[in-house]
Amino acid sequence: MKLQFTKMHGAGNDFVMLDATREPLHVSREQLRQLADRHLGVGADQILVVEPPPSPDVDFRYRIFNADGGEVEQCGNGARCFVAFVRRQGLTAKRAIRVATHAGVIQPRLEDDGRVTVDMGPPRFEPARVPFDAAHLAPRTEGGFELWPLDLGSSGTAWVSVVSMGNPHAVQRVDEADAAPVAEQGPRIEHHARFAQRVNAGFMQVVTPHHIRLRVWERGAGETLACGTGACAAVTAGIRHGWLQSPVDVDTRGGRLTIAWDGGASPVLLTGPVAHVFDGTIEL
Ligand SMILES: N[C@H](CCC[C@H](N)C(=O)O)C(=O)O
Repeated sequence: MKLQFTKMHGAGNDFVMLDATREPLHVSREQLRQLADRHLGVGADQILVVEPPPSPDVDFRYRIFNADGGEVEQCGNGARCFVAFVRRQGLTAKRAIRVATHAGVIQPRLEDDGRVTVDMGPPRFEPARVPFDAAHLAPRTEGGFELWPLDLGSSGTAWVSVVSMGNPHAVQRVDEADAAPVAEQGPRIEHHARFAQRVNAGFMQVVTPHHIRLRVWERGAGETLACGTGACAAVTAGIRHGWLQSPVDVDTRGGRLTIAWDGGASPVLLTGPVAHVFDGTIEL
């Protein structure tokens, strides 16, 4: 099958964008993995498939697949690249676009400075169910909210906040992001028995109440240069624990994201850059 694609990235989190608005695409899980493979295919953290609107109240639907071929609920950096992609494809001239995802409808908006702001909806904090390694340790409380212990065997214990942005995140505070044990603890957290659907693992260094450095070991992709939903999860957890105040600049290895959140059930706003890299065709 000959497949046209567009390569994009949002702060270094890179994507293969596929346009399935004119005709349906049938790509197997193995073909998705090949597309994402950095040696045998195009190479990407995720693949985004843009489809026609499923209902009149939205403009499009998009589906997200991790590099391992698994379909997931949400992708913050992908949502920004989606806006640039559909405009570049001539599929819309709108700047604010309503798009249906597995996590619900989100509304990304192209800003005057070329960045894109995405209303990611409200965070959901999961009161960790016991037994959540509670057999070993009691939870800690920071700012009135609990951090829960994840027993990682020889990699020690990670004290995490569990946050959903539609997709699951386990976020821990570290002293130095650059020195964080991402490669060692990331996969152990991703596959921890506590998370039936696996989880994204965030490592957040608080620089000031309005500035963090963040690294994320992503479910189904490994460490990425940036993670949009991971930035939302880290900032909302940090605000809740009293470590951060909105808005917060999030420095990732791939660039800067900015998160704003007024607390409670208010939406999380994610703003950041998008970049078009190249268009291509691949034989699968
Ligand atoms: N790895 C994530 C999906 C991609 C999220 C990330 N790339 C973002 O920008 O939010 C998951 O399995 O939930």
